[in-house]
Amino acid sequence: MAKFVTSGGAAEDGKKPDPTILRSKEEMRSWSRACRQDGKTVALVPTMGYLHDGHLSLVRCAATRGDKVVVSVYVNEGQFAPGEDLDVYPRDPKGDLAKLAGLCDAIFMPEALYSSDDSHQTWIEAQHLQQPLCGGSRPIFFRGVATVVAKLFNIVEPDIAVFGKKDYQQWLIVRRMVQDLDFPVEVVGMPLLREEDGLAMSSRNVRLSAEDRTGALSISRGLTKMKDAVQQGAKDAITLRQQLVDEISLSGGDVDYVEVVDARDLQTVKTIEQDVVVAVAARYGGVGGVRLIDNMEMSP
Ligand SMILES: Nc1ncnc2c1ncn2[C@@H]1O[C@H](COP(=O)(O)OP(=O)(O)OP(=O)(O)O)[C@@H](O)[C@H]1O
Ligand SMILES: CC(C)(CO)[C@@H](O)C(=O)[O-]
Ligand code: BAL
Repeated sequence: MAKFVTSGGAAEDGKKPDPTILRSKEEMRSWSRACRQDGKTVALVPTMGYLHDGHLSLVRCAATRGDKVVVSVYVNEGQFAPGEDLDVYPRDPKGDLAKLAGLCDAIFMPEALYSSDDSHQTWIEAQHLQQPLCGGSRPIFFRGVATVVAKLFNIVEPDIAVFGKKDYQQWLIVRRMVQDLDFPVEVVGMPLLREEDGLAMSSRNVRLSAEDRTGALSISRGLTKMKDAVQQGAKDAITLRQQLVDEISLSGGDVDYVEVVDARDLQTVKTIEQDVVVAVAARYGGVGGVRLIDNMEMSP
């Protein structure tokens, strides 16, 4: 079994030494267990790679919460239905390694997480939370996410796991899974980070044409207008929602959904009288184009 040196945290300049790169589940588990034996806590940041500053904000948060930070980079085929964008999902493992230098202690970059003989049969489902929003258009997305996150939790055995609230529904589902299945993991949710012009940071943004990228700014523009209106007392979710749909459609976006939902259970609300999340998914570039998601939390 491989042995790993786990002593030493951040250097004086706040940078960590070069991360250990782990390719197999066994190596990953041994590394993590060695950390724990040393009395260190382990914080995990699960990603699909092609890292941007949104991801790095999670890694920096993880470094403040755990003694040792592991970032996993794995494009999980189990959450993509046939016809979705698995084959064109952006990948840049070398660039990811460079971006993570000095920020984490280990990078888990497995070749595969499922058996090669296609025999995987066990899936985790969050019965109600997986139904609305992305559950409507990505039929196996959330069972794939919940299952791969459970696998990562079993392989890494982290004390803490950090997720972004850009994937708000995913974050709720992971929290629910941890609660329902008694995973001994603290789940932390970090705010959505945006580019300077408002576009939600996303690995998929690189696939937008210049024209579509400009059009896609309508999403954050419309969400911000809606938040301002809510702060000024607007409560009629149906009218506000329609205004946002119109703004995105006029910009060339093909709306998958725009929903005003209760922030805790994702049920659609008609009148804004509690904390809500306005969640959006829209496609730019037609069939085979880029499906973007975004959201904004709002309170009356
Ligand atoms: N703009 C962002 N702000 C904060 N967290 C983010 C942001 N984008 C992604 N994350 C978080 O990073 C983690 C890994 O996400 P992932 O690798 O799928 O990146 P992504 O940019 O969301 O990709 P895509 O948008 O193409 O699905 C998730 O917890 C996700 O919520
Ligand atoms: C959580 C996750 C790494 C599972 O594949 C993915 O859905 C993501 O990057 O948000
Ligand atoms: N961040 C979500 C990963 C996906 O779209 O499959």
